[in-house]
Amino acid sequence: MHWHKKTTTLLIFGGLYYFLAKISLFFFTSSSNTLWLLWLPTGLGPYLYYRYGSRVLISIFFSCLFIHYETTFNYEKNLQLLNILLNSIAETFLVFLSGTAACYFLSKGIEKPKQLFMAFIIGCFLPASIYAVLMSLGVHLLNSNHPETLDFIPTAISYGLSSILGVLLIIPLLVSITRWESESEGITLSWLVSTIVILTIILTSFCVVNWIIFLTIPASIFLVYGSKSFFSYASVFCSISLYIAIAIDLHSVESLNKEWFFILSFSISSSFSVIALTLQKRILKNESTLRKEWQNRANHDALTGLMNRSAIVDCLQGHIENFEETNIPLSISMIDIDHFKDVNDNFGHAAGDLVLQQLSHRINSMTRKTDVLGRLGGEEFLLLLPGANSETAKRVLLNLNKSIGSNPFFLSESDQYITFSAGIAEASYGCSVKSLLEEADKNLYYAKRTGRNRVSLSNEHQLNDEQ
Ligand SMILES: Nc1nc2c(ncn2[C@@H]2O[C@H](COP(=O)(O)OP(=O)(O)OP(=O)(O)O)[C@@H](O)[C@H]2O)c(=O)[nH]1
Repeated sequence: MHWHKKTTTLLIFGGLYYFLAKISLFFFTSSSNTLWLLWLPTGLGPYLYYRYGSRVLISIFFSCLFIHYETTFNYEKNLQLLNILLNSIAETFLVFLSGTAACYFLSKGIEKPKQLFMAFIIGCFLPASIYAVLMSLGVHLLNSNHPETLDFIPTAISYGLSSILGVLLIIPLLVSITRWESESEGITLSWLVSTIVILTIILTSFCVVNWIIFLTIPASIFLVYGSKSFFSYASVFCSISLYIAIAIDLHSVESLNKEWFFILSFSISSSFSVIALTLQKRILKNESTLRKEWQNRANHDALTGLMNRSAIVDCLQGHIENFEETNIPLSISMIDIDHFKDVNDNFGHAAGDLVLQQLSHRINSMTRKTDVLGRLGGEEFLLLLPGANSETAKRVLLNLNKSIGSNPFFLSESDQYITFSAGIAEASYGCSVKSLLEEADKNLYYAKRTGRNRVSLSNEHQLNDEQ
């Protein structure tokens, strides 16, 4: 059953790819211009790879074999075989490279223009260039006995540009649609402007220089990333209607002349690109906000807003590494509220929470910006004091201890005096997070055992034990 399901999926992917390739080839052969909808399959392939993994490559490779077998039917057998293999490998390779890049960049999120640029170069430009060279080589070999056939360089450029267009248009569009979340925040406002700019580029390209059409892509990226408006919907609607009107007016594919074909094909392309980029941008923005929120929740204690145990321990690891590199002293202090259970028992759990919040606030406000406070759990805190040796750390802790013990905490029923005990440990060469925490804990235990409301250091405690 499982096996059947896999085979069916592979056949569906292969069929879909074959169908789109056939359509684009039909347009391709109807006109001498090589750029018509060739981007449809070159865009769909990487998307399928991104979504369904490497098994898609088999489907694509086999559908390419079929397509190229049909298109090279009249040629000499050896040449035909070489061409089929070259083209199929080129297409499958493009799918693999662009799809892998899509997996990488889309999972990381494309939030900055630099990341977008890297994604374009690695996921689009590079694979498209390799694809273009291999495909044009195939065409060149096939037609080597026919001097009137296409030149190598323009053919390669055409293939390259059409595959860039495919990867740029189809992947973001399909990814955006499949990850669509229903939220009705207004999209970019200057759609009107963007559509006008893009249509102007299209018309200029039609009347003056053909290749200028590709300015539509940077123009849409700039406009979509740089502006916000509600009227976008209206302008997208207008431009799509315009394209449809053009399409309906032109009765059949054969009767289309080259120029109209050109406008139609690229107008559709640029509409797709603008829509896709806008959707993509919106989704990426949401994802980035969510990611930051999750990260914050995972690293912080909800009650005090301090770093939680795992985050402060990670932070300590970083400080130990820094100490080993720079030899700048590092001390830590484990701080534990005295008789905290009594606060809870006498004034309630909510009052206990208030004490925890006020204490963290007070310690933070009395220590340096470079010191880091985290909550290890319960009524236990960890203070990192980079730049302080154990003597300095002791001075800091004694000051804290004095100030906290002599100023009451404001609870709803009455003001209460709270004290804490602390154990200090200083980093030494070769120490670890574990050994440092154990030492601070041992000293804290000693402070508790010897009367609470005090600060303890290793050497003192050894001294006292000896006495
Ligand atoms: N309000 C409140 N209480 C907490 C929280 N986490 C732990 N506690 C309480 O903290 C108390 C800790 O009690 P003990 O471990 O006996 O410590 P202690 O009473 O401070 O005694 P010593 O540390 O020996 O001075 C327990 O009553 C816990 O229920 C919290 O997030 N909020």
